[in-house]
Amino acid sequence: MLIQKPIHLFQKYALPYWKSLSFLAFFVIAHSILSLINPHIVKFFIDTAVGGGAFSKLLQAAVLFFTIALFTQLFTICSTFVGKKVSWKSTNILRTDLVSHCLKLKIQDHHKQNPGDLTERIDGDVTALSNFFSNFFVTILNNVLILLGILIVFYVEDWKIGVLFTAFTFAVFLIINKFRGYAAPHFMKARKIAEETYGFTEEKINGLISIQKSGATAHMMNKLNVLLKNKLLTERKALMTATASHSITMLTFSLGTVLALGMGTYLFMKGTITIGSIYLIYTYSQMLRVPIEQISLQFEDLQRSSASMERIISLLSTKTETTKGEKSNFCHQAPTIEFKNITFAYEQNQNILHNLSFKVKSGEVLAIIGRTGCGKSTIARLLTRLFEHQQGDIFINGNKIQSYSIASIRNNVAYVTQELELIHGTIRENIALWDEKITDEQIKTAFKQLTIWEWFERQPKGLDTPLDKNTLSAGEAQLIGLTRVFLKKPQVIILDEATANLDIATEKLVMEALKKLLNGRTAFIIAHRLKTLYYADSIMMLEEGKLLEQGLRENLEKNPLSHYNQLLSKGMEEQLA
Ligand SMILES: Nc1ncnc2c1ncn2[C@@H]1O[C@H](COP(=O)(O)OP(=O)(O)OP(=O)(O)O)[C@@H](O)[C@H]1O
Repeated sequence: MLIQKPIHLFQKYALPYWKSLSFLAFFVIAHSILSLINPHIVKFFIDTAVGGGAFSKLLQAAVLFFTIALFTQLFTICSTFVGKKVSWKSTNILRTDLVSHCLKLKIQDHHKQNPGDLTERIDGDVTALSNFFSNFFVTILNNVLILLGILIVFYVEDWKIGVLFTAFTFAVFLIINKFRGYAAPHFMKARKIAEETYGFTEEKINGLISIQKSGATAHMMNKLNVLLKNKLLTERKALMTATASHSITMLTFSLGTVLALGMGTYLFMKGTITIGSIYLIYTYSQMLRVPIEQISLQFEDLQRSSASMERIISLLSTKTETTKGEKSNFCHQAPTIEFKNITFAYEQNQNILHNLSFKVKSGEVLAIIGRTGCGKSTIARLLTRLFEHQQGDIFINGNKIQSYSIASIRNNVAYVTQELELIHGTIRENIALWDEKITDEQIKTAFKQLTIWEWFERQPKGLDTPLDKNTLSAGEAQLIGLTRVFLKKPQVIILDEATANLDIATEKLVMEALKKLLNGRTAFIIAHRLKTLYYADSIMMLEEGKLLEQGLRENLEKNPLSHYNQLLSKGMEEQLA
């Protein structure tokens, strides 16, 4: 999705709520008109009382005053309710769009941004837009109307007052906008330093154990102190500048009060206006402040939120996974998989895989071996389309990998690594991942087959126990990862050091259980341990991203000239370590 102009954001997310926006406009404008009426009633009250008017008239004026005040408050409540409704509904849809967009981003793009940055965009930047979505146009319209209303009343009372306050209004706008500009860069700087401080704290809290172990606590505290001192100085400067600007604005408005009272008294002395009119002019001169400030504030807010808009638009414009693919039906049986002349680099011009070609037959289990960093896991990442290869083709059952939808690939190619990604939820949710077809009984049977039944029996609430990664041993975490695959039964399975954290006896039992699962499926085993390879039909050996050797395991074992045979005789674990 490419949104070129910020106004498109308003059209896309706020305009669908045009009915609520119309109600909001009605409540806000009705509120303003009513608040403009009340000073007239007070003027009438004063003039009637001074002129010795009837008590019943004064009573009627008081009742009318109260009724209008009541409705004014009622409209305030209604406008707050509708305004919040529009701003939350529209921004929540934007938030949802951003989250769903982020979930589709290529892993490369995820790696470019830290999670804090994305959270700031999805929450901070979107929240900054809520006022623009719900209030900007309504508030501007409303305050322009109030401003015009007040000036018209001034002209009606006396044209000289009208001219004076028209000039005053222009002058105040100029002064406010001039001084407001001074504080903005200081606040920007303060926000940047705040972000730095939060980023530093988050990073260090995450790496708490390493910091304690390395004895770097004092060094970290010194660095934090420097950051906090910097934050204090910048924020103080920003606040002082803002306070100074505010004081100048307040002084200007005080000048307006002096003008109103002076001019009112002068005209009263001349007998042109009544004492009630002095009250009216004074009150309206005070009321002038709100629309002037509101209009300036709205434009200032628009300026501030335009930075947020830019960031949101740039995130939404980041291309998601390149080719989406049409085929949602993967294969009903284990597919053949072929890599043909694949070249791949994470960073430009630093090829990790070089013109790599190999084929895995339907139902074959291929073990990939090679030294650390030779590109074994990279093959898995390309096959699950976490990354896109730059040259060559990957075929699944003779069809290019790009022709399959991402969802069908992720549902049918299971990639189990050493690292277990846990979600915040119960054991059941973590295993079934909301697949309702997976029953509790199936989960429990899988636990027994995968030898984690004892661990499961210790869980106080059974499958409803919340799963906490910190309470799992590395081996238990791997077994939970394997249980997911065991229940999902995908057509392609990639085990990337998936049993590396298990003791040898447990690994043997787990591999026996996995052997049944791998039967009839196309599978890849990436491993450093020799024993794990006995479950493979064939072996592929890589060296610096190039194919060194591929063949049936039994043949390679028997061939004294094969690299695999030499590895076995010299001790593979030592050779590949
Ligand atoms: N996201 C990434 N960005 C840049 N380079 C990467 C990235 N992931 C891996 N690499 C680099 O690519 C090379 C191959 O990595 P890969 O994870 O495929 O190796 P491997 O053979 O699986 O290693 P191991 O046996 O240690 O798991 C390594 O040099 C690694 O540093």
